Amino acid sequence: NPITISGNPFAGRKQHYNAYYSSEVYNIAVPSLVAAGKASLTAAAKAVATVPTFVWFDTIDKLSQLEGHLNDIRAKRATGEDTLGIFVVYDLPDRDCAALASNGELSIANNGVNIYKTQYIDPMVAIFKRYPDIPLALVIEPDSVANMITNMGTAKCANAKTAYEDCISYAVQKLNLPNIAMYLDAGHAGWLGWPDNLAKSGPYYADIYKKAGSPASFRGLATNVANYNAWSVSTCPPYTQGASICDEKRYINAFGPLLRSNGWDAHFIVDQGRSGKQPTGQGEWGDWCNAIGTGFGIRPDTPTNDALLDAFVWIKPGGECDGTSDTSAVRYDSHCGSSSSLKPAPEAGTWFQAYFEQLLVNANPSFP
Ligand SMILES: O=[N+]([O-])c1ccc(O[C@@H]2O[C@H](CO)[C@@H](O[C@@H]3O[C@H](CO)[C@@H](O[C@@H]4O[C@H](CO)[C@@H](O)[C@H](O)[C@H]4O)[C@H](O)[C@H]3O)[C@H](O)[C@H]2O)cc1
Ligand SMILES: [Mg+2]
Repeated sequence: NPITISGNPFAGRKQHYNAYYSSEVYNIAVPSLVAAGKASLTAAAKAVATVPTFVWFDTIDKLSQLEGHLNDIRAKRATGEDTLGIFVVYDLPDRDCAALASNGELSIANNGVNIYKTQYIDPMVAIFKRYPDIPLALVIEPDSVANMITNMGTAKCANAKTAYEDCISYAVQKLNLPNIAMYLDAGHAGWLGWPDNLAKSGPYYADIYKKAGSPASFRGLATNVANYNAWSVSTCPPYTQGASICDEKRYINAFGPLLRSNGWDAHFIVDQGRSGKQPTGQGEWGDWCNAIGTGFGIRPDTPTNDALLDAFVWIKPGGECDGTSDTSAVRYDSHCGSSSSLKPAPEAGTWFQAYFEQLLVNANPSFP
């Protein structure tokens, strides 16, 4: 029977752990550990396989896998578990405009806005409409709006502004369905938490919400996606350069009231998939690519004890790469060659075994 989400979509529900990530762990990570003489870590690795992570639809082609995930969730719900589907919408034209590692398949110059709408969003909506019985939480376009706040000095981002705004508005209006809750990406404390950036972000994000007609499904913002910040620390890490907002709890508790005063009573979800070890091994706070000294963090489905925080989540699946370290690769970004980055690293999104092992041994809470 059809679901209508009201309030926190995570309340009383269990986030779905997906077969794709589980298979990466069981079929790549576990055999690799055994082959490397690290069989002692396989029990912990198998425990990671059933932690819920978001499924990223980073190409049009990936949509062919969506119904499979939805059927898995429907089967799980049939056992009586109130399971929530968790997905990422991630295919903007000129995607990742301030970097190279995660550049996507669509380009503005090549009819990308139209293709995004008609070949990516519309088919996705059609599929979701066939599953009105499944509650869904969607993260909308990691990094996109945050780049609009801080990177108008980067030509590719400045040139993408209209397209990003058009595509995101289209997405949040078309995905405004009774069983869906949406969280638009909002960078992290080290990105938009700086006073000047936050001052701009309040009105800018609230305007996106209002200009889209204040969609009922548009629940709020997702922060720290594919980043490493703590939820809450008592001592700010050295690389946070004296920032007063040095963790995600401070960030959302500064951002929430600002959004409300601009007309949006927004809530948040915060990625903790790679935040378990604090401070991290980052030399600079802006070193975002395959950061060393990180660990799996606060588990999804943990009570948040913060009225603004709907849930702790693992949005970036730990072990999937942020970007290649191969300097000859088309998508090579120098941030992935930094002293803060684990190397050698494969292409963004592909399995990075050494990184998975780093996260595993540094996990906090630890795995058995
Ligand atoms: O002392 N002060 O007063 C002061 C004031 C202002 C300062 O300036 C701020 O400095 C910050 C860095 O500290 C910058 O934040 C970085 O911005 C990058 C984009 O430009 C982000 O990169 C993205 O990261 C994503 C994953 O998170 C990747 O998926 C994606 O591919 C990748 O592109 C980094 O995370 C993020 O940490 C701010 O813009 C900048 O405004 C600095 C000091
Ligand atoms: Mg990325």
